[in-house]
Amino acid sequence: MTNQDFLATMAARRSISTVDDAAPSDADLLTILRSVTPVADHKGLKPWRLVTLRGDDRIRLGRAFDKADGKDSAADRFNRKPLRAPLLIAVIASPKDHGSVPRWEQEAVASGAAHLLSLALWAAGWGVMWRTGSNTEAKPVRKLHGVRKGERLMGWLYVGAIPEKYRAKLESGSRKRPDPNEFLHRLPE
Ligand SMILES: Cc1cc2nc3c(=O)[nH]c(=O)nc-3n(C[C@H](O)[C@H](O)[C@H](O)COP(=O)(O)O)c2cc1C
Repeated sequence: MTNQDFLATMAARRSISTVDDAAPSDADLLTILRSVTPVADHKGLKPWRLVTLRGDDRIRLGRAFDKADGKDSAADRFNRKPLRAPLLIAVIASPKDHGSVPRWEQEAVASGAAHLLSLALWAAGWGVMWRTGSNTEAKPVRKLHGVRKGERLMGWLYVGAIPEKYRAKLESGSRKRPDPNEFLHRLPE
């Protein structure tokens, strides 16, 4: 792949909200993570970690959402949003106490890792959408993931196969992109 191909892959990235059932295995994820762990990280504190949810783990998450919303989940009635993808990857910012690297910088590293991971999954051919919803701070949701005091659950990457019918749409590349001019500035006078 040339650098131009690489930039084109980045420029074509888009979130895929509806995915099919196949998902990368843990072995696939470990390979993909080689492209993510070099994320810029002040003092190399590694202030992030990931938790994967597959199969019935997603039902446990749906029930945790219900608990957070004060709803009783029945055996067959629970929040089904986590079932929208076969694999959810929870991204957890895990800042360390450090005199010269504030918490916000470490959360920026975690966010950068999540963006790189979503891009790397995209480059590997998977559909991805980062979702937070309204319950990332809720106790039952934090507890389910083992989120510790001082850590922040930054949401989930919903990952699965890109549906065939959607691929054709992607290939047409008709989507309007934000204008780069909106983002590039000089110092104010
Ligand atoms: C931190 C973060 C949280 C997000 N949470 C949600 C969410 O809960 N629900 C949602 O519909 N989109 C959410 N999004 C936006 C989608 O991931 C996606 O970026 C958006 O739909 C635009 O699509 P695009 O990535 O193809 O431009 C979130 C994005 C980020 C970066």
